[in-house]
Amino acid sequence: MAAMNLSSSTHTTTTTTSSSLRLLTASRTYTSPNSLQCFHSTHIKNLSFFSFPSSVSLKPNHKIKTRRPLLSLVVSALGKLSDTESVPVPPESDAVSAVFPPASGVYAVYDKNDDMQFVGLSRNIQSSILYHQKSVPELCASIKVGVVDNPDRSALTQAWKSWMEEHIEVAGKVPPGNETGNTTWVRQAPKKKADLRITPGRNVQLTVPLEELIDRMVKENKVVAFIKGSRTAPQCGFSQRVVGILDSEGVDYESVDVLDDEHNGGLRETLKRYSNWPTFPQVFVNGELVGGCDILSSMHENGELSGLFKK
Ligand SMILES: N[C@@H](CCC(=O)N[C@@H](CS)C(=O)NCC(=O)O)C(=O)O
Ligand code: FES
Repeated sequence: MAAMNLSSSTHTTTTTTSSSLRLLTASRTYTSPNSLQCFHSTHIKNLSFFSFPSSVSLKPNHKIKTRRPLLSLVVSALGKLSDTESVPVPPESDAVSAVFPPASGVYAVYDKNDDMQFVGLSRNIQSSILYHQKSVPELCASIKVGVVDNPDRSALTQAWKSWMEEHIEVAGKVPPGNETGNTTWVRQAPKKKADLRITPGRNVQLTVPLEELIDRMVKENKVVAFIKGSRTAPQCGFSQRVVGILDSEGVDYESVDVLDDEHNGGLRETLKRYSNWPTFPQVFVNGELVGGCDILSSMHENGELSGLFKK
């Protein structure tokens, strides 16, 4: 317990289910950018004394259903940690995808000595496990999975807390990967590229029609996301969600800010005509419009998006 500094007076104690464990909330780890303008700017409170996996991201207020049936072997609904069977992690990533579901829930990772290393929560357990298997294969011998149906953030957090509390009751300490400051299990944020601009500035006259520039842009770049705001500071929850998805997929993509009238004047309306799609974000892959936030979210959750990026 030494690494868990529980004495901070600036935080509020919300759970005291065990004398040895106090889970505290603070709006420190996951907060949406202050610049968000719409109702979609969810302000999320968090457990501050443990490392959450970075795969948990902000999400607009709609439920996405997976389109494909789950073919995976591990589909156990959330139960007690001690009642959940651990499943060996296959060495090949294809086998991992076949075994673990692209579902939401919690997972506990054990090393080859059966010592718990990390408890994570994820909107896509399969993608999180693939990431851990790639980054720390030596620590991922087996995994317990608890699927949370219709998860909202509080259901996921509650599930994570229940497994964490159960583990601490028995072990008397948090798993090493969840100790404050341990970044082994957290996805490193990739360095953000600059957004693409159609012109160097308002004072430069275009010599070719905007449609043609859009056409070139989406055909010359494999993945282009037209968003509201920049990729580092999206100005709308829908765009923020899509940036989060593309980042978590680890795909190399270009972004264009349709609200940037200085460099992209006229883009917002011209693009709607070009793509015949009335809203933003708009994501193009290999020159074709794939969709906006709803479609990207759904394809991310059912695993289709990673397949598309490989093409
Ligand atoms: N359901 C849409 C949500 C996106 C949306 O409704 N966008 C609106 C508000 S940000 C929009 O772009 N409206 C047109 C505009 O602002 O020009 C999606 O899946 O992408
Ligand atoms: S919902 Fe208002 S800018 Fe996106």
